[in-house]
Amino acid sequence: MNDDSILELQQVGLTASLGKNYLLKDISFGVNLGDRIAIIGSSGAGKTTLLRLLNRLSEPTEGQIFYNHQPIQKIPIISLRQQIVLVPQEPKLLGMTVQETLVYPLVLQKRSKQEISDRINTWINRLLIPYEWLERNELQLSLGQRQIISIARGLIMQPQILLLDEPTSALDLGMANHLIDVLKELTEQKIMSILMVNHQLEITEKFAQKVLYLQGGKLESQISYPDINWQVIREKLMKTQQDRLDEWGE
Ligand SMILES: Nc1ncnc2c1ncn2[C@@H]1O[C@H](COP(=O)(O)OP(=O)(O)OP(=O)(O)O)[C@@H](O)[C@H]1O
Repeated sequence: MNDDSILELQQVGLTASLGKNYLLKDISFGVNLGDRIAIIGSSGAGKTTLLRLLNRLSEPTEGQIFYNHQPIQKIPIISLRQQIVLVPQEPKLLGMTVQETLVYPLVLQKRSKQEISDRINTWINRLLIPYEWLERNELQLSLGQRQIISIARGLIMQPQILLLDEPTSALDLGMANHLIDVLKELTEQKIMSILMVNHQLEITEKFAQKVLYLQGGKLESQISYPDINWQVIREKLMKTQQDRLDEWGE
């Protein structure tokens, strides 16, 4: 582990409690402060499962995960989840207003009213969210609007590591590109490290300095800039999809 290392996975595996098969096997990689890491792989490869291990929404059955050089199970869960925040693919909606949704995690952290209001202003401006959305009920937002609010909620917590599960799937291209620009700024200033699962390769290509390629629960490769060859990645993903279609067709 180097000095910049904030997260380290050592031969991590996960076996489903009822099944005999593994969901993840022998996953080892490190995250440094300011890293932008893309996790790619076809459907069912284990990308979401991997993200969920990183803020202890589930526990590995093999191997060890270290956060800031400590085994993550030794860190109080509340403080871990303030530092490693997961923005899920399908956020749970509680029918709150957008303002309440954004304020909620900061109230739990007992932040002052002034700090809460400063952070909301900062992040809604940075993500180009119109102020008039604040009074709307989240259930009345479009899919893309919900997605950007859910990302804002993660960013407002200002974690050290942000985990994004397909954050741009419902965003228009302009917003998706703007989001990537904001994420890049945060990592370049070494404010955050970001791991992102994304099926949209053109967005991923703009974002990633390092690519983790998962296949069937295993880390098939990890490649860093400037050695990432997007054409090869595209072809591999297409081949996996074709193999699966052939299997189903049999
Ligand atoms: N708790 C669980 N128990 C058993 N199997 C599970 C569990 N969670 C996930 N799986 C299985 O693990 C595999 C990986 O799922 P995961 O959601 O991580 O894939 P993914 O790579 O994120 O896929 P997608 O791109 O479609 O979102 C799938 O076959 C899924 O059915």
